[in-house]
Amino acid sequence: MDHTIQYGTAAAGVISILAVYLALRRRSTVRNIPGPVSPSWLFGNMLQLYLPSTYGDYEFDWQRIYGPFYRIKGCFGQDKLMISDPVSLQYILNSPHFKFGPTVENAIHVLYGTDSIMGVNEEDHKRIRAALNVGYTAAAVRDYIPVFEKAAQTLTEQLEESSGKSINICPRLSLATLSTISEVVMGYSTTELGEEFIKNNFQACNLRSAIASSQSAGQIVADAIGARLPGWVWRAAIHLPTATCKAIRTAKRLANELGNQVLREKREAAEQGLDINTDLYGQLLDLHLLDKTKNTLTEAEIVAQTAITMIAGQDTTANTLTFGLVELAKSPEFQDRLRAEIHSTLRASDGGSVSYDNMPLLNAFIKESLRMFPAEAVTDRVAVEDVVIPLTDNLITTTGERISHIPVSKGQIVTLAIASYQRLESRWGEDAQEFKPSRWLDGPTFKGEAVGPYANLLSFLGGPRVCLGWRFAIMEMQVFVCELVGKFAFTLSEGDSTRPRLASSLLPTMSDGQKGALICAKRVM
Ligand code: HEM
Repeated sequence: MDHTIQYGTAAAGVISILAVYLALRRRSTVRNIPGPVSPSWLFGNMLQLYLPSTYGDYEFDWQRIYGPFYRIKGCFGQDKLMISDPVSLQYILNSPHFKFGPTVENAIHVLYGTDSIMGVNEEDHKRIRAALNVGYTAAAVRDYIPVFEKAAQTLTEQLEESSGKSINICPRLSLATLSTISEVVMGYSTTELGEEFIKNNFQACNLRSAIASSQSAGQIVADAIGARLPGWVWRAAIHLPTATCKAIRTAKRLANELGNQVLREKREAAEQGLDINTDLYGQLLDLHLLDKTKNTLTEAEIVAQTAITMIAGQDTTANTLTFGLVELAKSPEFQDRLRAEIHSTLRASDGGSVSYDNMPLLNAFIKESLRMFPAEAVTDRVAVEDVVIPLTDNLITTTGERISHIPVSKGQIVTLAIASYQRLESRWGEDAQEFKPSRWLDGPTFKGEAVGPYANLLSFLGGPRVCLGWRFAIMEMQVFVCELVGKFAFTLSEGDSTRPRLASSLLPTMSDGQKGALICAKRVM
């Protein structure tokens, strides 16, 4: 992997950064929070957090030992807080006193653009989000069911061709999820997107990990240094003649060209008196043409959402489904019960609309897949001023003090440990580490504070910047699982196993370390 962005900028900042870290350390208000020993000043606990052979090898043990709020060391002795306490997470996600951590923010700006929904400031964010939301309400998403069904049937045809042999399910699911977003947002099929765009978008889903994801010891240090460099250095570095920078420039150019082309075609169609309200971009443009007030998005603002829209829902959904299907392949008994539920629901619907929300096993399976394999397993936020974080239970500091709130200084990095939260035994029970869909069927699933938009999970995070497409993702997964598990029996591929690995998002990886999951699908009806 090409890490030249970070290496190229490292030398310029290293001395001042070390000075900042040392100053931060002296001021740190969190030094007395217990946490694991740091094996090295240079890397702190970062190699253990980011580079274990299976995601969570150290992190989940730390949580068992230190609870849902502990201190770890970043590079150069920096204090970081690992937080899986639901009360603290809920507070941080909803507080104006926290914003994206510097590495996350730089990656968003570089990859999606400063005018994208994730890149804009709070005020613009509210307005852009409200406008885009028309495409992501419960009612809008129900209208997409035929699009999801068509994509699921294409998947069925591909699986049939494999005739029960081992295949990598991941890229197939990824193409299917891209096709649905493209169809409902822009009215474009994958053929209209074109091979170059599709190839690039696959790559773009992985680019965030190429920019900021701590994939090697060198990149971990480079990320720590890059986090201290001003945004303009990152924006300037993108023009470097390296493979990663070139791929980012191409991805942005293609997204921009696509957005502009779609809007041009829709404007022309509107001028001819045709109805353009057939997809999200058409609706947004129609509103703008009818009423150019500040509440509608300008054409440039619509175009600026293209990169994030095409990337945000592709691999997140495809990887969750991949992990889920692998777990299903490990559990033939649950798989049979789920298939029986699917068959009886489809029979009852008799070719009419299927009530996906009334399928207990299907929804338990989706919730458990989201719980165990959250796409954004860890993500950083930074305090923009001095602030006090509340806790569920009191914490005893290394000096023996019992505290119910943690004061943190402006600039403190906090790591939202979403995967840890979703395995917290105090919340999910002693079997929290097991993939067990039945937990969603046997009475109350969790204890304590309600969080997140769906099933008390934080896979979609929460607060004002909660995933815009969460209803879309759930509906799409419901339709895909019904189609695939209804028609195929899934078994594990012999000689290969799938492991979760962190690369900005949680990726399924095969024995050779590459992204993907080998699985066998045999037609059953
Ligand atoms: C299982 C599937 C998905 C997961 C786990 C997921 C997860 C997330 C997470 C964690 C965020 C917050 C990122 C952050 O603040 O750091 C997010 C934001 C976002 N997601 Fe999703 N997502 C999924 C599917 C989708 C889909 C299908 C779409 C669109 C069709 C989508 C569109 C977005 C957008 C536009 C944002 C930015 C929202 C904002 O900043 O206001 N996501 N997603």
